[in-house]
Amino acid sequence: MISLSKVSKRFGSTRAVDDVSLDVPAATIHGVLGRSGAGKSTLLRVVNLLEPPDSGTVTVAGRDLGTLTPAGLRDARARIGMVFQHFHLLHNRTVAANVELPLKLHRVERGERQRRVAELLELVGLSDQARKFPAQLSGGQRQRVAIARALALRPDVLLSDEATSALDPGTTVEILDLFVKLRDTLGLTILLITHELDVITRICDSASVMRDGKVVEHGPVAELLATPGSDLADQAFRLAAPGEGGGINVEVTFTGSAVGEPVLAALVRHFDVDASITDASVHTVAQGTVGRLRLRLPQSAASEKAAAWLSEQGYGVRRI
Ligand SMILES: Nc1ncnc2c1ncn2[C@@H]1O[C@H](COP(=O)(O)OP(=O)(O)OP(=O)(O)O)[C@@H](O)[C@H]1O
Repeated sequence: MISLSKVSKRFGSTRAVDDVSLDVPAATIHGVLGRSGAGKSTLLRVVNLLEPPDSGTVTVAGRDLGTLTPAGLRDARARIGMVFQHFHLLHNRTVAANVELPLKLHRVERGERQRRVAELLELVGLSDQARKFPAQLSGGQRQRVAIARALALRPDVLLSDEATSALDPGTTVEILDLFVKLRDTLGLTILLITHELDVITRICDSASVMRDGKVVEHGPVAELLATPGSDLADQAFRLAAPGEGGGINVEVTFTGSAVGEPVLAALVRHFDVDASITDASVHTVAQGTVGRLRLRLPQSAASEKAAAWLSEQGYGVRRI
């Protein structure tokens, strides 16, 4: 649904987006994680051509945005909804009027506008707030209005620029759950940028990690978390360094049904090694459960064999 191929964008000597290729299938949520200045906002602005790339192609819903006429581009942009951290609502208009605005600008007939606004407010759970003004709403409600407005023209794609960064944790979860509902009920494709790892692990089907304009890794979230050495996994698990004490320190990553397996008992049984856990953590993401365990094994040939055996059993094993 969204496809970027070798996209670059510079500002002077800054490579804000550097040779990025990315595919987001229809009806999935893709999250781009990165620190401030990594290039996330520029990437998002490139996708709706608010910022034309210096090179590379951007395809949304089968249309190569770089080849469109100005009229074609306006039409394509209307099919891309966008929500922002600070909502960008018109404060002197009611909730209903804010949602109606894109429909008015696109000269949709009055009866149809009213039907559509009612439908959208119902979708985001704000039917009873239609006559209020943004100032009378909570942050989460304002973001719902902004989402309803972004969906007014029935876009294929929703772009979210840190939509939950200004919200408290409970409200963040409500908005993220709404994104999931939109993916599942409307088949909407959502590309979101965030600096919050929890946003990625809670709702994203796939993710990219950006650093200095580059995508340093990307893939299904559960797969990234299960990959030893993955940047996303290291951020998610944040396990303590093994510290002094000698021996062989290994990090074991396991997924799916392996999470519940008595791996330590198996090590003792097969190799007669005393393994001690130095740290461990389990993450439940949209696609399943991924766990990580740091073990200290005695310095011995049996321990070497035990580590190799774990690897053969399909666990991700890394020396640390
Ligand atoms: N219009 C611009 N003119 C000059 N430099 C820019 C412009 N927009 C972005 N940059 C630079 O490009 C780099 C990437 O910025 P960008 O805003 O895309 O990062 P970001 O990951 O979204 O950061 P943040 O989370 O702080 O918004 C930064 O070094 C930034 O200073």
